[in-house]
Amino acid sequence: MRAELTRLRDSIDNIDAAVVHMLAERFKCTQQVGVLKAEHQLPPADPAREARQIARLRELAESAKLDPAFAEKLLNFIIAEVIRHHETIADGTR
Ligand SMILES: C=C(O[C@@H]1C=C(C(=O)O)C=C[C@H]1O)C(=O)O
Repeated sequence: MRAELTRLRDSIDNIDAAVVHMLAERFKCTQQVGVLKAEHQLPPADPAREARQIARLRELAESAKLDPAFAEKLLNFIIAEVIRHHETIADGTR
């Protein structure tokens, strides 16, 4: 039982590391989008784009057997942080 638990926890640790690295890459991209938006006086949030992303992610979640409501909550949580960053970038360029 111990060996099995250790094996599973090792995999969980690897997956958590991958999630952190992927999120870091995503935030690098969204920071650049924030700079572009600030330069062109575009609003920090784009609700139409968000609606498309959420619909897409819910479909992906369903086919991956992940709860779509959880996937939506997670994406909304991440997007809220991105919008906060974009507001900070815009404030700095005004
Ligand atoms: C990154 C953008 O800015 C915001 C953040 C988004 C995201 O984190 O995916 C999506 C839409 C916008 O509300 C964007 O407009 O593409």
